[in-house]
Amino acid sequence: METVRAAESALMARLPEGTLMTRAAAGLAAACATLLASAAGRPTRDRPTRTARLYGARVALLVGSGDNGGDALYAGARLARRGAAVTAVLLSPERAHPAGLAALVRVGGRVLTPADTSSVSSLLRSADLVVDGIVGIGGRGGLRPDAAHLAQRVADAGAPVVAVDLPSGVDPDSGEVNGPAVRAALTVTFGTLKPGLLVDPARTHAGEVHLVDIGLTPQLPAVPELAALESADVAALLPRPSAESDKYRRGVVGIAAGSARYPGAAVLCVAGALHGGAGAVRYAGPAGDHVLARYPETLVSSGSPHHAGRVQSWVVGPGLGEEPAARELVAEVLATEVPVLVDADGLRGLDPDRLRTREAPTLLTPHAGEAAALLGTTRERVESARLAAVRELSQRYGATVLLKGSTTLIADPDPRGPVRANPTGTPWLATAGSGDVLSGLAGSLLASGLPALDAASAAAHLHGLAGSLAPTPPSATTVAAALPQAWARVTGTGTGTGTHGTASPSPSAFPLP
Ligand SMILES: NC(=O)C1=CN([C@@H]2O[C@H](COP(=O)(O)OP(=O)(O)OC[C@H]3O[C@@H](n4cnc5c(N)ncnc54)[C@H](OP(=O)(O)O)[C@@H]3O)[C@@H](O)[C@H]2O)[C@@H](O)CC1
Ligand SMILES: [K+]
Repeated sequence: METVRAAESALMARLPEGTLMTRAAAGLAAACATLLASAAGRPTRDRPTRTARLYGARVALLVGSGDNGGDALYAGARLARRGAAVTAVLLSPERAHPAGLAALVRVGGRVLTPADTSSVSSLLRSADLVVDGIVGIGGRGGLRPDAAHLAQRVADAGAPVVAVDLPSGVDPDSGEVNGPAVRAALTVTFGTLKPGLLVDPARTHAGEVHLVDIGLTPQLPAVPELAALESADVAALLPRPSAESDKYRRGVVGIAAGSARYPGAAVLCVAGALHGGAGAVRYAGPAGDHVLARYPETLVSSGSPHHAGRVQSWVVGPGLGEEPAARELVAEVLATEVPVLVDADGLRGLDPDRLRTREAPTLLTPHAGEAAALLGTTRERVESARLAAVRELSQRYGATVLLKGSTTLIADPDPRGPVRANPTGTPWLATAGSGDVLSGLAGSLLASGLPALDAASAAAHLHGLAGSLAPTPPSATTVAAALPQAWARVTGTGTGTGTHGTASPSPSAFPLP
């Protein structure tokens, strides 16, 4: 959060004192009012307009001793001025933001401390809304015991929570959650999205994310640490054939996947590849009959990739099995001079030194378990520190890495560039064979000439969208079948149905410090 703090300081130096907090609190109060109004449901005779729900609404503020608590107090004062019954629970009464507290008390806000056990309990039980201002970007480590206890009482009470800037207890920089943390329905964040709002496990604590512009953007660095592509960015990357295109100019992707035991992986990988915009898909391996039966447009050969004919990229790994021959096949593909995507069984025992000598791009697409094996660590460690894991992998292997999972992250070996977080996706995508579709799709985009980072990002975006567009519950086959609809959604050439399965924020501000 050093970059956020530097940007805030630079901006604060040019503005009257308190301006940024005023902007933050105004945005926070407006978001709380909207949430209360929407929770009120349809207007009734007794309650003729939606905004009427704010009047008389019971709002509890959880207030820590930093500026995060200050934001909550000022926002609470605004809500109280509009008729809400606002009560602040001060974790450290003597250190609560003095001006914010005075503002709340001036408009009739009440004040409690956690020691007022029964009053706090009945407050939380009856609250229409809880505002979490315990800690924001100043938080380190898991919540301290008194804060953790309060967070637990809120969870037990079940009222909807709006988190101020970040859900208290999540790490702003890494998205790690060490110990108890607040779970919010909505997080109102200021100036810029923090990595903790896009990366799991923290992301699931944030709920919906709403970004309030406090004028910070000009002060932020041009190259953020974490970025996410929006549909318009992806649309600009996707290949579009020109009048002169033939299949070779559009790119040919080779698939070395599947085995006698796992022919389905070959079929699914080809399915993904056929929807990635390459001009043709070659398949080399023992599952050719299965592939042809399903996709007769595939160019099939049964020998080694070497004899399969010219390709502009290879995908190797899905369904190869654990036989030693699989390793040899991976080595053969890596010896080519075209971009290579390595997935699934192909990732076993990869040699980082070998990968680093490749001149053409290499893209690795592990899930957390495979990433753990590549890093010599545990799956739990990868899942709890996904951002660090994806960076470490790409550095160590000298490859672009797409780390699949609840939040798919993509890192390039160049440490100066941002890691990309995929904003689409749905937990339903954790289904057998879905990764094979993704690797075929990304390989196809590589063949059409996209750099590995862009091919991986665009593939993850389309794949996530297809997962949301496919009928629920999706299977790998229906995800592949929904890819044209996802493509149409992204390029604006059609209207897909279904919802965008993303917790991404509504405004299009995706650069993160
Ligand atoms: N700067 C700006 O321009 C703007 C900033 N804005 C807002 O300010 C926020 C940052 O405010 P901040 O710097 O005061 O830090 P903050 O997040 O309140 O935390 C510090 C407090 O938390 C405590 N604490 C620490 N760890 C803890 C833990 N694990 N568990 C429990 N407590 C813990 C720590 O205690 P201490 O170590 O001092 O005892 C200290 O009291 C930012 O997120 C945004 O909301 C907006 O108004 C827009 C303009
Ligand atoms: K907070």
